[in-house]
Amino acid sequence: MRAPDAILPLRAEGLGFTANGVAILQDVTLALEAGPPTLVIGPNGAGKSVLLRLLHGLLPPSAGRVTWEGPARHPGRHQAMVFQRPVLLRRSVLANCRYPLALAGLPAAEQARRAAEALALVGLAALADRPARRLSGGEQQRLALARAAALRPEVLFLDEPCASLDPTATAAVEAIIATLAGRGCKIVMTTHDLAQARRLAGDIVFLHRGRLQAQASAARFFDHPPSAEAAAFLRGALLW
Ligand SMILES: Nc1ncnc2c1ncn2[C@@H]1O[C@H](COP(=O)(O)OP(=O)(O)OP(=O)(O)O)[C@@H](O)[C@H]1O
Repeated sequence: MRAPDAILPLRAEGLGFTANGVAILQDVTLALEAGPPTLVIGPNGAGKSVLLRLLHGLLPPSAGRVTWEGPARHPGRHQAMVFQRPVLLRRSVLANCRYPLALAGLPAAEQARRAAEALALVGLAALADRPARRLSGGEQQRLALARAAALRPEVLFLDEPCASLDPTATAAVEAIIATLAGRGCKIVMTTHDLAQARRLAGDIVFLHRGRLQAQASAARFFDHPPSAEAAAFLRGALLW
């Protein structure tokens, strides 16, 4: 059943972003529904990160708009974002996880409960007292996921969360993403890794040169690429 304060579906209408006179993203219209992860793919520079930042509200659009469903006057409280290189505080793992919960005004006992649960989810409970910045790259990314998951967002934006991770760390992060998705968190994620997109995606948003080329179910996108550009991209023949 839909939660009364749910914010999905999220809609982008005619969304555009221009910087220094250069159109980076143009006329993107799409809807993101509750359900399995949406993977945003496309060549380097296609505008994937910019799209995520616009949807999350980190960048103001130059054209068009992003709208959320429901009565939520503060959609920001229902969504979180994790970046390719997580920015961690010079504090313990646990303190990093609790920080956004404190900012959100949760009582101390609830902060402790949620942080412990999130660290257990990502396999970092035993490292709770370690300085966060001494963790390995894979551990830091898992902590960033725990910190976001502890907020229990309805939507979690992930911008290349595995870009600098080895296959083992990548598998660990993918397992966490699958668990969160299974719990009803809507994942919206960019990746350069097509095999990863096949493993995780319910649907695909394909961008090329700042334009939305296709939004399709993953099965349809990979089995019947909806455009010549999509087919070329899947063959590794679309360079930019
Ligand atoms: N805030 C900004 N101001 C100006 N230009 C920007 C800004 N953010 C991104 N760009 C430019 O917009 C283009 C698209 O960037 P974006 O990072 O969204 O691409 P991407 O598809 O995520 O690429 P990659 O796969 O290489 O990460 C790039 O040319 C980038 O340099």
